[in-house]
Amino acid sequence: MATRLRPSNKRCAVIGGSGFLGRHLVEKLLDRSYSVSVFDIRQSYELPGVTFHQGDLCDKQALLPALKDVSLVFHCASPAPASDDRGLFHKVNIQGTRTVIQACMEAGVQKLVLTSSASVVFEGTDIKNGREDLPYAKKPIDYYTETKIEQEKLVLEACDKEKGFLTVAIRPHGIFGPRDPQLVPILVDMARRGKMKFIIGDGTNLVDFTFVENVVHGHILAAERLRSDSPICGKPYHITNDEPIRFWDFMSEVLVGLGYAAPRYHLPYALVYGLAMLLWLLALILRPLVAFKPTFTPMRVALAGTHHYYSCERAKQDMGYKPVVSLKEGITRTVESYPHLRQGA
Ligand SMILES: NC(=O)c1ccc[n+]([C@@H]2O[C@H](COP(=O)([O-])OP(=O)(O)OC[C@H]3O[C@@H](n4cnc5c(N)ncnc54)[C@H](O)[C@@H]3O)[C@@H](O)[C@H]2O)c1
Ligand SMILES: CC(C)=CCC[C@@H](C)[C@H]1CC[C@H]2C3=C(CC[C@]12C)[C@@]1(C)CC[C@H](O)[C@@H](C(=O)O)[C@@H]1CC3
Repeated sequence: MATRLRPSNKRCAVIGGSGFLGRHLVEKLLDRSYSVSVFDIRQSYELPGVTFHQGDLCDKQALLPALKDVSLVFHCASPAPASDDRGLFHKVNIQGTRTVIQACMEAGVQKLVLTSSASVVFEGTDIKNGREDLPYAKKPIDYYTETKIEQEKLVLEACDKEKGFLTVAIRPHGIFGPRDPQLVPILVDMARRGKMKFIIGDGTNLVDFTFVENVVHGHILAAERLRSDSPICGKPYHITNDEPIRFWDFMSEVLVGLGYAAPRYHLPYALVYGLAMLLWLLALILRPLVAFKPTFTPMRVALAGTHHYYSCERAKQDMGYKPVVSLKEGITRTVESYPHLRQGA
């Protein structure tokens, strides 16, 4: 029996849909009666009603079948920030995003929602209640951020009402939640290796951590409000929990929740950042001989030791955004979702 086609505005594709954010987004879209196709370089799950297309987003011929009869595309694919692979970041986040835009236009896609990052304006100095009109980082701390800046520019510049191709960029910050592959697992690995005894700096720096369901909510709000008469066309939007928290309090809550000790002793921020820079340089010089990845990268130290939280006022104003899960509930649900990461597990 022919599958009943949903109205075109309910047919979407999620590029990067096998990932942490992507899968949560796919699940919520299905709940909201979208028909969903996933395009990803790997298939990490099966879901009734989801059509999987496996391929590299840098390959337009591989991408096009996933965009057939689709009016809305979410682009939330990126190499993992921890890969620190400059060439891969450029290939996927810059060249690959050009390919995504071309493929969307060829396939007649009407809306493209990009998952950008609040870190596109972060240069390692304090940002308190930062608004979207802050300038892009002139000296991004890492290659990942460098390419996320270019990626966001490409997508927002591609917004063209005359051609009926509308784009918007969502800037989450510090996404956490069940199935997160990089925040909690890396934190626990560091704790298990005895590297979480120290607080970097005085421990008072406030930051945003955003529960994944709030990020999904922000993406779908943007997609459903993206119309030619909407103020959001071609603009970036911060999506956070709107509850800045001390970075080290968040770390401690997660660690203690999983049965590990909270960091106790303070180390001067400048000392740790200087050591991280030296280690990064050493790793770069020795790369042809030996591959090692310092745990405390300059970006991680900067994130751990400075204020970086962002205003969601524009998203509240233009999209009616407000978080659907509180930080406290998000932390509880996240800790409960990782029994295998508990101390002694
Ligand atoms: N996790 C965070 O804290 C955070 C915060 C802000 C923004 N973001 C952004 O959110 C998006 C999703 O991040 P995530 O945490 O879910 O990461 P993730 O690594 O879990 O998911 C990324 C997905 O992209 C896919 N992918 C990578 N390269 C690809 C390619 N060449 N072709 C096709 N698919 C490819 C991966 O297979 C993976 O499934 C990314 O764009 C990231 O920059 C993440
Ligand atoms: C230094 C320390 C105590 C590390 C343990 C936790 C970190 C692994 C973790 C804390 C903040 C996280 C973070 C990201 C990656 C993992 C952390 C460094 C991002 C850099 C991932 C990519 C996003 O685009 C960034 C964003 O702007 O949201 C994240 C910022 C926070």
